[in-house]
Amino acid sequence: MTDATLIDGNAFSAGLRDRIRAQVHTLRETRRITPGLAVVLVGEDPASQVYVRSKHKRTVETGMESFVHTLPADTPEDELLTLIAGLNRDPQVHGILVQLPLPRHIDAQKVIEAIDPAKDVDGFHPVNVGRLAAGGEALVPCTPYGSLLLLKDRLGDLSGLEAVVIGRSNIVGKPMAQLLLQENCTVTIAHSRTRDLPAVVRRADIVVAAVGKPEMVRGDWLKPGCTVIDVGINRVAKPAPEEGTRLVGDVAFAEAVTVAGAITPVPGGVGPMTIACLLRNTLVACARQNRLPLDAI
Ligand SMILES: Nc1nc(=O)c2c([nH]1)NC[C@@H]1CN(c3ccc(C(=O)N[C@@H](CCC(=O)O)C(=O)O)cc3)C=[N+]21
Ligand SMILES: [Mg+2]
Repeated sequence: MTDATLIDGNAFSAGLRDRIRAQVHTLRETRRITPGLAVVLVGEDPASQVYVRSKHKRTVETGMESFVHTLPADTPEDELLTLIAGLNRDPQVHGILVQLPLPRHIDAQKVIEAIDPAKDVDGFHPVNVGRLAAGGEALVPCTPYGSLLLLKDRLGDLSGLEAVVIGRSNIVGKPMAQLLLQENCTVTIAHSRTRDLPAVVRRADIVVAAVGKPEMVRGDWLKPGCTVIDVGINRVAKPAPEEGTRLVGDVAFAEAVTVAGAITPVPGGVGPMTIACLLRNTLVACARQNRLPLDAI
């Protein structure tokens, strides 16, 4: 059999960002409104700094305003909550993202619940979680939404397909399962206590791996021809004698590529879609806050 098709998240996200940029341009020209995204980073985690810089760059490229707030690691929780209250009130800010993970002395759930649900572009606030579950007007978490866009682009109608989501986090696994259910998939959420995970995964037409364990999903777990979305971003040491690190997903790519029908690479798969969907959510949030219609994006 020939190798799996690579699902090109860089290319797809570039197209999505182009469509967002065109709509931002229209909003600015016709309504004098510029969508604004506030990103809050607490502490100096190098990986988080890289992500925040790349979000800022993409936000500005798309014609939106970017407000980055960098706070020291020992910022008291109430100071962060006060900053969020100000952003909630700021009419130039349509989207608010507090970079996770937060330092241990800060209660992340409390911070998430302090964000105005209308500005919660991560889709982590209980109001948005509930609306997604109930099929309402939610802001949808970026990584699952970006993964769904790639799946629909590849497969078209997902109705009746068997989908197995590995991982049950609030950020990826649970919202991913909700979205796939909305698309009429038969959805299984597998996790660390799942018995015979390989047998469960072997049923799947769609596999979404979101566990954070480097190359855990093996090629022989996959049904031939299935579509694999690899959400994992794991930095691991290069094999000796090479030095330094490389990024790998939660799927053993070299094995999977010989079995799957299509697969997202790491990097260049889901990661860039996450940022594009963050921009999309900011545009959607801005339009809703100003009671403006949006073209389908
Ligand atoms: N409140 C919050 N919202 C988030 O959405 C959020 C967060 N916190 N904390 C950290 C994770 C991680 N995340 C990524 C975004 C883009 C790439 C990305 O663009 N990756 C590229 C490059 C990867 C690289 O070279 O490091 C790729 O996969 O091709 C990866 C990971 C968003 N996160
Ligand atoms: Mg905490």
